[in-house]
Amino acid sequence: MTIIPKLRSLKMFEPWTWVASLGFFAFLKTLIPREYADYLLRGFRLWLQSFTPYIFCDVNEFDASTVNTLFRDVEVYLSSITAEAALRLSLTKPKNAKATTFTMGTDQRTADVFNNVKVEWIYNVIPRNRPMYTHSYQSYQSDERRSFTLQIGRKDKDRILGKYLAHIQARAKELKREARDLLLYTNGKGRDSYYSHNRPWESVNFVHPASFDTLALDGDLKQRICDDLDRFVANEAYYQRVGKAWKRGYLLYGPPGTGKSSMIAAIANKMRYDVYDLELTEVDSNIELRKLLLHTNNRSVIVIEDIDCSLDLSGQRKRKKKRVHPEPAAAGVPFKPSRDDRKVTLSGLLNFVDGLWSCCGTERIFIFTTNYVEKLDPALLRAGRMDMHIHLSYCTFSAFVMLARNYLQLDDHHLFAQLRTAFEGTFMTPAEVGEIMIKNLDSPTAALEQVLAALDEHRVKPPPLPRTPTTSRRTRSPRTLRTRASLPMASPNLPRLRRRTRTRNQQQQQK
Ligand SMILES: Nc1ncnc2c1ncn2[C@@H]1O[C@H](COP(=O)(O)OP(=O)(O)OP(=O)(O)O)[C@@H](O)[C@H]1O
Ligand SMILES: [Mg+2]
Repeated sequence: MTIIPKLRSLKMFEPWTWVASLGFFAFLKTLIPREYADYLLRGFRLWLQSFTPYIFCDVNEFDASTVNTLFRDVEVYLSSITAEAALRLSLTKPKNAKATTFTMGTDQRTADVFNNVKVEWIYNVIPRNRPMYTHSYQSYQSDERRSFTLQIGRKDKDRILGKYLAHIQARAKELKREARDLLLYTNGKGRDSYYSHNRPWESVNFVHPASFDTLALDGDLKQRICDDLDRFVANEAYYQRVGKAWKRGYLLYGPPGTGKSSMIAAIANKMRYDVYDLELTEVDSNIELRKLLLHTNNRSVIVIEDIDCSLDLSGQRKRKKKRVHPEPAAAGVPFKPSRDDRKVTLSGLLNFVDGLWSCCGTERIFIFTTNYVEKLDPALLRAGRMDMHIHLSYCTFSAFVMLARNYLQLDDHHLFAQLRTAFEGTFMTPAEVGEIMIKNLDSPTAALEQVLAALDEHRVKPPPLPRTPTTSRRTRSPRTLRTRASLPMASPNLPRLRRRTRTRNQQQQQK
């Protein structure tokens, strides 16, 4: 950013002053050589500047050939305030964006007030003689030079300029976060497709209605999680100071249908983070796992659902088998790892979560879910590995009240007193309660009566589900974050590729 006092500030002078001075210098140029006239003009301008009560700060779009991030921040910030202030606006609606964006029209001015100080912004567009290319962004710069000019009082500059710019950057960050469309990424066999071009993740737009308002949780759990997330996002400097990577880990555990996937969606929606839904059974090795991690963006939630089913966690780290490598020369064939050697191990997963490579991005949340926390390896549960262990359990009366408010718009009902006692010692999940309510949307009383009847049948704890280690959760759990229908079309070559892979695997097994 450059601070250049401008002649434009001379509006305190009357127009005749301008006419007279321009006329005078035009006349001067006819009398004396041009270089001397320019020199005099520059001196005159400097002299005039000492009278201006303002200074002007230019924020150019490009600094040499790199993009000036402050320009983008100012642009975003001003779009939130210019709607009322400016006389002429450019309106844009980027593809898939939720709202229209306002930008100032060329040479428009808009005022802003910060700490009771009034400042003005001017948007300048100057045609460029020839187009140019940037090096860093490898993008084409437009053939016009765009900049914002901040007009601020001389006396206010030292007092507020720094704080004002920090305020703009913080607000722009917030606005950008709110305006972003979220993406849901998935790894999977789709990566074999020739469409993927070495991109390990495929993405679709993530539109999930779950939020912390709609989640029915017991006691102050909701508040504790929200506070934890707010603390996490606000404390980048703290993480830096204590030498910790800026990431957070949550382990969500509890029976099926208690809201684990819904909570992941609520977290992503609250934080405006993309979701990486990692299907561990589709990852062939620790190295591939690391590559997947390297291809994730900052500000994202990295999820491994049903971790107990995705990986045999019964101490693989301890039972490291001694591998016998055949002598390449003696065998005459290059060494090929066996299927077992290629699988992801617990230690690979632990490195993924908090090893050196996990720090290759910032502002990330790792979430693991499981129905069987007791079956997880202690290494995964040790203090500091996952920052919060969140138990989502069967529906209680207080969670039921939230569900009744959400699903039936009921704040109170004469059956509530009976339901309060009926919920004690029962094992009904929020999903089951919600299901009954959806079926009886038009008749809240019928819904509550059916919940009462169902509670009687749920006095005995349901037997645990049969556990199938290293089975894909897609085959096990019908409720996953991902909707298969929403995935992009697979490559037409996919069935052929799958057949080829299957045959190769069978051949290896026979060997
Ligand atoms: N605590 C809750 N608050 C509000 N709705 C809930 C809650 N728990 C479950 N539901 C509802 O039940 C359905 C299933 O929930 P969800 O998929 O989040 O459960 P889950 O714990 O992930 O189950 P699974 O272990 O089988 O994956 C969702 O549609 C959600 O609307
Ligand atoms: Mg789930």
